[in-house]
Amino acid sequence: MAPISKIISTLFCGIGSDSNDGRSPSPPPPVLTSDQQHKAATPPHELPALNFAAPLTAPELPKSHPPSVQASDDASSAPLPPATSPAALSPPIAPVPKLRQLVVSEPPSISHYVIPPTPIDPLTASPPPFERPATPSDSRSPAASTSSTPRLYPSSPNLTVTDPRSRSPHRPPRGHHRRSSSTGSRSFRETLNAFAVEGPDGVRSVNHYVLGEVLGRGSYATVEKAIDRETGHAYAIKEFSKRRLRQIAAAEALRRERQADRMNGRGRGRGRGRGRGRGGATSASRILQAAADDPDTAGPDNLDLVKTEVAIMKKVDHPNLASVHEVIDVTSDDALLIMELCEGGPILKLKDGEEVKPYTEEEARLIFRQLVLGIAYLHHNEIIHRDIKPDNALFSDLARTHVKLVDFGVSKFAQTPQPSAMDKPGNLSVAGSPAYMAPELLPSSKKEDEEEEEGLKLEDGKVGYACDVWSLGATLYALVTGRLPFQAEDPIELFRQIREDPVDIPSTVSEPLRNLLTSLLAKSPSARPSVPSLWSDPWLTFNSTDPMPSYEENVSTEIQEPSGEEVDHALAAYRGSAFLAMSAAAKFKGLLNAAMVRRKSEAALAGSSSTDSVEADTKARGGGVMVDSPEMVSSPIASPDLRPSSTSSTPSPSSSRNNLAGRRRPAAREQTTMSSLSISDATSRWTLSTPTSVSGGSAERAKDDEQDEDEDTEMRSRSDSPTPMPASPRQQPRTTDEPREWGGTTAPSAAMDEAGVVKPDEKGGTGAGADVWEDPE
Ligand SMILES: Nc1ncnc2c1ncn2[C@@H]1O[C@H](COP(=O)(O)OP(=O)(O)OP(=O)(O)O)[C@@H](O)[C@H]1O
Repeated sequence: MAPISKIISTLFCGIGSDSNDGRSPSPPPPVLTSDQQHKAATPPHELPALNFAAPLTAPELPKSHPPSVQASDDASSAPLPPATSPAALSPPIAPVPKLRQLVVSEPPSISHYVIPPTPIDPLTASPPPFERPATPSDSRSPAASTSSTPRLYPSSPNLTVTDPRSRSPHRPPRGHHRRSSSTGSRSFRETLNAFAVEGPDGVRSVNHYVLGEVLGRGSYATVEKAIDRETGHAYAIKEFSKRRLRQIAAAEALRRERQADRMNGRGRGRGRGRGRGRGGATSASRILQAAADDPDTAGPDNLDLVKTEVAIMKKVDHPNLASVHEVIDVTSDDALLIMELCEGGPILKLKDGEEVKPYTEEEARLIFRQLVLGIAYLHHNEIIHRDIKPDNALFSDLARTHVKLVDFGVSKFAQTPQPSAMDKPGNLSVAGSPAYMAPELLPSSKKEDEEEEEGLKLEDGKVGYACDVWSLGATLYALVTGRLPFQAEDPIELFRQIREDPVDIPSTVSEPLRNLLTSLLAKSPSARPSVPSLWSDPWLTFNSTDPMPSYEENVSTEIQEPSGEEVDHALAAYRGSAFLAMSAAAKFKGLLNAAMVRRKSEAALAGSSSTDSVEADTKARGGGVMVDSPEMVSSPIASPDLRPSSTSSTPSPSSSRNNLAGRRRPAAREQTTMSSLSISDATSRWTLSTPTSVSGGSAERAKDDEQDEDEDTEMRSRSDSPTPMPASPRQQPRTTDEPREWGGTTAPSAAMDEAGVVKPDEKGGTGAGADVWEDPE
């Protein structure tokens, strides 16, 4: 696969073997910063040397950047490294796609407002994203403050605000400045139909994207490199497993139900063996399995995680946040997000219990500043990341200088939804990775008043910003020490340590950094600094000799909270197009077996031995297919396997009904049908050669979608059908040579226990983003 990827890349993209092997680049020798005290030491193990060109953060600065925020003289005189120039970093604008699939183009979703300057008091211009109880340091003005981590927003003489009347009462005033977008146009494409193929040479592609190496795996998604064969541009393609998301959503629903039961005094006295009996483990497993298998059983919010991620990513526009290029909804089971590629990989690869060579303080500072810039932008726009960790902070360039945050999977806009009455500390639905998780989010055996006394109690609606600050602190700690701030194999012990133990900062750490780490990792959220207040942090600014870029410029691109409709439509999951796609897939995957079976049933019912051709049956089902892609014509997938299938010999009652009713699809649809297979469908077509595997997955999903369109009610009750539907490929045991897997979370048993608790240690113990935890009983 790897050599073929290289050949493909060379052929289509003009990218040399070096670029294809993006994970092990040979970076140029580091150029050290101006200050001799901060000379970079040997770069850490496994990490190519950073290019420490002094103006590392300069690429984010627009040309018109005010002198007050320029880097030091030394730095500003140094030329920008070519790899980090804004032009080099901006993804090129994709050409108009060929009319090969249905494509809906949306206009840019980011609005830029130009507001007439209105001088205001800088101290009130941009209130902190969360209001903390007053502390002694708050009483000082920021200018006069000598605190190492000032508590107030930096003064901003140029700040202007919107007309307060136009503001939602729930949203604080914000500054509006034009900032040139590093990501260029924020327009993106939503592709309703798609096809995936795998050639005999093993090269897979989705639409015009040729897939390459796996870049990473998360809790519910796999990320692979993809080359646009039309433009040669490289992207990262994130394939979500909706099935996994449904499991997470169902587990969360169960957890909340149990919590409510406990609060109402129910659910106690069931005896030992939690979850036994009615509503217990057995039924929990059933519910989770059902949720995973059937999109309709898990309730209306079952895909909220991915939809929210997509909706947010479509809207953000910041040089330190990875942007979205295209969204493709391939099948009812998978969705694809085409993202900006971050070729340099994670800023630190650190597994639980491991220790790696740390960055020098100066290296860490240059990286951390960029995280702060990205998070400040999110917080300013009332978005909480909630899963900040080194795995989600990637170098976008091979020179490993420019950092971008990915994975907004657990981001939520700060004020929606409001935490429910049950969302008290320790009972919150916890998203993020345990090792980087703030103490107030973790389960505790302590009573509420004890927590209040310790400052660990959260105020409603003000949960997340300080949680991000903690995660930033844990990430910084990992960068400069090469290990996690708290480590334990047992998650409960890990939680205890995070909540109670003081963080152990090595004596080698400089005083300013120690101060910063101590404040970021303060147990009480109210004692942590706000992100904007970091603008004047001595360590981050190298004692003010290397100031942060202007805060106002950094947050100048205003984004609006995605509406419910935008979240709903984040993925173009239209039943109609799903039907069209699936009926095409049916043809190409030998699904005419089902038609043959139905024909027999029909004949039996009619008392005749019909010998109608398969094609006639296909037409009757409205399965006309136009193949206009050379790939599809030449692909083996376009040669249907018509062998009878053992599992398809049992007709679906509903599909028989459809056929008996003589339904036809509208002619227009027949004209526009495209072939559509998911990556895994295409792959399984070649790796699972048994008739069962050929007929099981998309066949049934195609039938499901057909039913969905016309008989949603019947669809929902199909699990009660006396004749069970054949299992989809995802339900069937995977063959050993099946190339795809889902981050170790394919089955509910792997992801969560019978009580519906998602296990913490799915990714080496530290990465379980978006997982749901249950407080210990
Ligand atoms: N744009 C990108 N470019 C390069 N690699 C990426 C990109 N996005 C993600 N990755 C890699 O893929 C991995 C998994 O991606 P991601 O974190 O988005 O998945 P996830 O399922 O949301 O993970 P999590 O479990 O943290 O929620 C990342 O840790 C990273 O190494």
